[in-house]
Amino acid sequence: MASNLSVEELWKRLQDANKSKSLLKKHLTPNIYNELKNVKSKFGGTLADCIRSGCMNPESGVGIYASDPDAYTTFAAILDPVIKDYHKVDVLKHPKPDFGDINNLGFGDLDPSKEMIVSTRVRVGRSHASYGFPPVITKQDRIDMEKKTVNCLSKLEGELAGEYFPLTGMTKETQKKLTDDHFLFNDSDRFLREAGGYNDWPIGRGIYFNHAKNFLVWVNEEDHLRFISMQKGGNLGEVYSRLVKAVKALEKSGLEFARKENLGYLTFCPSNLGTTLRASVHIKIPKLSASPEFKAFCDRYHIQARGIHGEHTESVGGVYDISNKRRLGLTEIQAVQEMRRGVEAVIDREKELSHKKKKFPFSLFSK
Ligand SMILES: Nc1ncnc2c1ncn2[C@@H]1O[C@H](COP(=O)(O)OP(=O)(O)OP(=O)(O)O)[C@@H](O)[C@H]1O
Repeated sequence: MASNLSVEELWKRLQDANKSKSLLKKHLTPNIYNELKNVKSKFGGTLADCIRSGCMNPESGVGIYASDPDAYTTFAAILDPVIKDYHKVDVLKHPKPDFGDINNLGFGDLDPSKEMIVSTRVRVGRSHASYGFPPVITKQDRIDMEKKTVNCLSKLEGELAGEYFPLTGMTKETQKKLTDDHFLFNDSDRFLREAGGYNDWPIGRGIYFNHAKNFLVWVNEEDHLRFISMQKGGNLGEVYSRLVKAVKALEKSGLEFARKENLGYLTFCPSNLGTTLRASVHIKIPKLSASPEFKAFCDRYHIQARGIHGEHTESVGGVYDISNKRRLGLTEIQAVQEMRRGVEAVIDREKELSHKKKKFPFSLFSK
């Protein structure tokens, strides 16, 4: 359960958190705090709803969530600077969606030798335009959203056709197996918990699979909806094309998604809005990841490295989750191309570093 501290108490905690490096700490000045502390969004969201997690967890990277789609307008005085800082843009503007021509992508398998990439995944998030986000919705809202979503998912055809599995009633063993296999989400993220993300867990949550288990939809995890395409190996072309087909089919199925002119599609966490697209590979990079250049290398290519059990987890055996970092101010196809370039560079660099190490004893012999 999230704490129920008042906005004044939360603000005090943030003031006391001298070591916090979160974007919330950096941008929530006394003036902005005073301007927003008694304001409410159209969905009844408050500043406390937005900053609760960041104040209770000063070690957060971002530290702020949007209470609902309207928070991006009502609380723009704090959300805008955080968004600019996270997405590294000076001006908040976002192009119209453009997924590119999936029949002519110009990329396919990023690792034809099958040596490095374990699996590839592309996801986007979507929010129902008429519902708030976790801090302001009720149990009934979640149940209603689930119903609406499942109704639309049942219209999917062809390779996207499948079945919905609610979390309520799912055995612990099935949940664990699906989570370990990287398909399902769980309730273990303490940042999300404090933001209200697990209120009434597991009611209203579930997962949809197509028959081949390479297209999934998460219902009421962090976002109302997450559309996910994934498969073993490095074929980004196949994974991305499947996702684009699914998004287009779901757009036609009667769901209305929350959007804002200058911010693109709106999500619970401001780090995800815009394209909302995260394209990732699980990739074996023991040499590069252990080298001091790793962080700067990722920054140069606008890519992010995570552990393989999701954000805020550690790497296992030199396998990392590498994905595009930027989601705002560029189109979907540009975001995926940025990830592709980054992953190709990672592969080249890992090979160079492995090669250097192997060559070393050779040069000893030749002296
Ligand atoms: N390329 C990939 N191959 C296999 N599984 C993946 C891949 N990328 C992510 N996953 C899995 O997806 C699950 C969710 O990961 P994670 O929470 O980091 O990302 P996300 O769903 O994009 O959301 P967010 O960025 O909001 O945290 C985890 O089980 C993770 O291991």
